[in-house]
Amino acid sequence: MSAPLQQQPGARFTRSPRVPSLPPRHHTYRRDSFCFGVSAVGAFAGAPIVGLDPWAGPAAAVATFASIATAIFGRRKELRDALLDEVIEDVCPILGLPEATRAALIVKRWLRGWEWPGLPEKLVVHYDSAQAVNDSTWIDDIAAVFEAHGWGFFELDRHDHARRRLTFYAAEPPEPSASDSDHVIRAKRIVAQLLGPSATVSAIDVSADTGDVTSMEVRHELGAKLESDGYRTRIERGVGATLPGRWRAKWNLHTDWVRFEQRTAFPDSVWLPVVDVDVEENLLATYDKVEIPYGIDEDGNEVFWRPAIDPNLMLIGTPGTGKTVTAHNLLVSFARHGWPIWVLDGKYVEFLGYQDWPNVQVVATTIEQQVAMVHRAHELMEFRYQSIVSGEATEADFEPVLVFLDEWAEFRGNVEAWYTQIKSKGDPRQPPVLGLLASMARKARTSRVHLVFGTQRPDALYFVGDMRDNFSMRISMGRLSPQGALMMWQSPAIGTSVPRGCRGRGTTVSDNHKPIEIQCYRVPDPRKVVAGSFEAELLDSLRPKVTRHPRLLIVPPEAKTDIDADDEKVKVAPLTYYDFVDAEWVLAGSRPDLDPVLRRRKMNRATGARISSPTALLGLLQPEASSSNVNDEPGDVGPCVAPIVARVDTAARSAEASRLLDKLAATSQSAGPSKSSGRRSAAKLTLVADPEDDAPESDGSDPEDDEYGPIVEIAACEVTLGDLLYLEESGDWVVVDTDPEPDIVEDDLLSLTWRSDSDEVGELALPDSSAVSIRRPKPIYVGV
Ligand SMILES: Nc1ncnc2c1ncn2[C@@H]1O[C@H](COP(=O)(O)OP(=O)(O)OP(=O)(O)O)[C@@H](O)[C@H]1O
Repeated sequence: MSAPLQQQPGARFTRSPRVPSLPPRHHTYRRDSFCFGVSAVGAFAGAPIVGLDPWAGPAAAVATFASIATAIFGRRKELRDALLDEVIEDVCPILGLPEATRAALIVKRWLRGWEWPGLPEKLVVHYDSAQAVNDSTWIDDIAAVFEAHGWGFFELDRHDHARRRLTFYAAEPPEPSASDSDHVIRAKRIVAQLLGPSATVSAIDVSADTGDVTSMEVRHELGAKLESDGYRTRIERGVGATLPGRWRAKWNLHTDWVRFEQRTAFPDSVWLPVVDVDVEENLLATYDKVEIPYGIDEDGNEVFWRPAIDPNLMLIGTPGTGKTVTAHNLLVSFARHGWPIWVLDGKYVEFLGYQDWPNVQVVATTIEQQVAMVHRAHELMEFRYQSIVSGEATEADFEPVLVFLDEWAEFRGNVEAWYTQIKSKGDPRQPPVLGLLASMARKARTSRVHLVFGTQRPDALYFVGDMRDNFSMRISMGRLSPQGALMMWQSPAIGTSVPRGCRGRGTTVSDNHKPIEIQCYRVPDPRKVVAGSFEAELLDSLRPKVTRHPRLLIVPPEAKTDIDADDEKVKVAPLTYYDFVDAEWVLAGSRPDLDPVLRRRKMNRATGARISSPTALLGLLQPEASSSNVNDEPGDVGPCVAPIVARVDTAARSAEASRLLDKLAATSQSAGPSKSSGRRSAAKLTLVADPEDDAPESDGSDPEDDEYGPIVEIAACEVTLGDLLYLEESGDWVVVDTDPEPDIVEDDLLSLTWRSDSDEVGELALPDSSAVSIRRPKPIYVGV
């Protein structure tokens, strides 16, 4: 049972001052009985004294007074009862009673005084149904009825939940404290409406300039109601909708305490800060302490990755969300700490700018190199494991290595297609490299070979077995679908409302492993900066002063003579998967002919244009003749820039085509009718085939490309968290960011809370059956 409510001056019912005696205008005074009293007194006053029984006068007076008093008290009771009945009629609906009953409200005590017919001092309200309790403003509403009928201000003294009884006492209305400005009074009233009359504002801050409330701390008694994320969000939105500024709430559910404060907007872009790092740093000595900042939270606090604690990082993000920039920012910071870095660049061009960055040893940009790199990284792990087992080394001897496996899903697709061409008889069905991921993730901590695993979408494949635990450090860039969020954050609500218009915005885990929204640091791409620009200067400051680890190249294996060939002619044996795995690694300086960095340095715009021309594609490039512009210098592109001759590999093409077809088939299968139960499956999804004038406009994104399905019209009660909702008023598409629930003020309405692409938030309350236009997140494509 909950404790009796304390009196909370200033945070309960804000009422107008007590009105003294107030005979309601519709009360009728029965003049006859009142007049009888007056005439009786008059008769006694005028009675002759002589000739009467000496006791007759006093006796008559007593009788007269008695009858007058009876008449007056009787009349007063009548008036009080009539007024009480009127009050009861107004209170019963609030208590959820279908009919007015006198048992609902009893006046326990009347105030002594001269008011006619008198004012109640203590009132007891009985309620039958628990339904009333669900309404957070019901006590407030009851007190408002008392006041409206002229009984003045009442405070709740006791709420006996077991006996379903409320005891009210007449009280002086809380005087606003001298410091309470109109802003403060209003804020307190809103808090009482949203968190109930028992809520107390225990601290409040106002802006010295505008007088607006900027934060307030509130104690409340909402208890279990607040377990629902949606309920808390609705209160937060209620405060945000009624007070100026953008608000957020920080709840402490254990102490029934909440702090509302104005939100600071996330900056659009935060460049990676240049932090001094000791270039002499001993990697072995500092390993445990290395923490890599990669962004800031809403309060401007930096978020860090500590690889000694969380060995691997998973980085998820669809195109354009800022995944590559975030990967670059991690690379730059680790390079400053002197860690050797290996990169598998699944898209081939994302890390080219960092190919000659100090401490980046290798950027694998072909399938062959990538396969070789992953096998080598795995081999290094195994080698280190074995050296521990054989007693030759311990974990403390291992210099940490950072391995980027970027765009893994892309790599998977490419490697599968490639494997079909080089697979020999007896080779496994699947490319062996794909089986190494889980084992690498598992061995990272001991071997100190740490992974940054990047891919576009969370996929069930990456969360099976102990993969989930081995990637406890995670960042999801941009907005996730509810299914994706379930995989990433075990909640369909986390990361699903990140504004699409905010590049570099994502979700990560805080130090205590709670998901939080962040703005990731930004770094320029060295390949794209213009000399002399701010970005170029920033890169100069971020570039490590010392290169500790030399650049490496993976030498393409050479074709071998087929010694088994019985033909007289010498035959060339086809290269096998393991020829590529065993490719030789050399220092970049020893093979300038293979060095893409040198090749790029020799490029200029003229050579670039020539080499990427259709003529070059067709293998028809003639160095002298190809230049149509007399001013074009053919340029000495050296031996590294042999003209590209297009290799039209039909086998590869058809393998790629069938891969794409398979993918398409799988997508359309998984996009079939949803098997999910509950409200979503019940929704009748009707395609808006014939858009009318008031039909919603597209949200501007390419419907083929973005993560949402077509526009459909459904009843508001069928909307689910994660849906894109069309707001008719503003013409915006916004994402529904909590499960729809009854509105906390008007519970016959459904409340939909939302967040927009430009990071505005709001709430829409509407009847369950109202038609709304939505777009559902597309089903996740599993297993790419
Ligand atoms: N942290 C950031 N702050 C501000 N802007 C950013 C940030 N990260 C990325 N951007 C902007 O977004 C653009 C796209 O970023 P990025 O290339 O990293 O996306 P992506 O998710 O890797 O997409 P893709 O896979 O197509 O490359 C960048 O060119 C930059 O303009």
